[in-house]
Amino acid sequence: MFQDKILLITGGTGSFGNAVLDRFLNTDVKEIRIFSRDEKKQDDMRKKYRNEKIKFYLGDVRNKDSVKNAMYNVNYVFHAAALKQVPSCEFFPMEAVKTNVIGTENVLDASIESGVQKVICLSTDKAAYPINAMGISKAMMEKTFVAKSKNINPERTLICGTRYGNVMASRGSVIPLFIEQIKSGQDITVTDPYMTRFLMSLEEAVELVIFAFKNAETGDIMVQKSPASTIKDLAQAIKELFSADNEIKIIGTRHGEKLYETLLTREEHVVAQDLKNFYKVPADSRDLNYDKYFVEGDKQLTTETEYNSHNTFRLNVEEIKEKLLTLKYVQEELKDWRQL
Ligand SMILES: O=c1ccn([C@@H]2O[C@H](COP(=O)(O)OP(=O)(O)O[C@H]3O[C@H](CO)[C@H](O)[C@H](O)[C@H]3O)[C@@H](O)[C@H]2O)c(=O)[nH]1
Repeated sequence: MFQDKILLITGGTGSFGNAVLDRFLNTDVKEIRIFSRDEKKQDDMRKKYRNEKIKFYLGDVRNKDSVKNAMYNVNYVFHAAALKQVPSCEFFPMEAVKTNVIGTENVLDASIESGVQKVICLSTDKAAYPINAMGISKAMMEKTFVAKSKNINPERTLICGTRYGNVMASRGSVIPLFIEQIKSGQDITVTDPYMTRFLMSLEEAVELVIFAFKNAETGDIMVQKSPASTIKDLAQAIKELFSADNEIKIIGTRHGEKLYETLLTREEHVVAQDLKNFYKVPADSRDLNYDKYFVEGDKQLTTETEYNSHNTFRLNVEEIKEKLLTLKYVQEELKDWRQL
């Protein structure tokens, strides 16, 4: 797939960047460029991998020149650079606009100018019916790449995206938090026991990106069908795995948080193609001829439902335990815990 090709990963020092790197490094890829702001993380990665195929580029997606600088001879771009923390984006929404929206436009423009063949932009379920600044900025990112894809020749540069839910055990997320609370003998803080989230491993997120790489047409947003669980069952599963007897304390919903997440809006569900394990949301092909909007309404829209973490396949406690046990992070934490 990547024989003699050059890949660029924006935000390449993050957990997704590392997972993509691990996946592609042992292929016949020619070069993988890691583009990010953080020289310390780049240095750590350089030492960890010690691999000639990896090249590091310092820069910020907010600065188009720095992006352009990394694009020379690149074939494919995986655009993962983003501000993704809900609270920080809530306090500094314009920072989210600068990185997630303007930064994306810079990456796209630099890719188009440099003749990159494919750009895959990574989005999140929080962009569907968004309620917080992070989700709103990611929704605008999606609008930006879909609109841009309509105005360029896909034979030259194909632009598509993926949307996925919470990545299990990612830095600062609830699974490491619950494990930490168990280990330090604290109460397990559950916001709303009946809140649901999609459960997706990092490997599954990489699968989705590869699926998009192979199958997406320009302007498509690809979504992977994923199971979900309630937070109550997630907490219970972690408790059981660690044979813990910590109390569960209900703390209430946090600022900017939804009861459930949406991977496909109702409006997208109507036009989405069902590809077994995935959905493909094609770009709206209408132009600015607004007459069509009023003359030809959409009857199906009144019956279709959205695809969300409340109505997807729901894992029970045993199934969550099984899924948790596939994660390297959980395996290592369990090993440590049993040795104590
Ligand atoms: O102490 C806690 C913390 C979280 N939760 C619940 O656990 C679920 C997952 O929470 P996470 O914090 O792991 O994930 P979020 O859905 O809130 O989103 C997180 O992941 C996003 C990326 O997908 C962004 O990084 C975001 O800032 C970050 O909060 C939510 O239902 C939340 O209410 C608890 O029950 N107790």
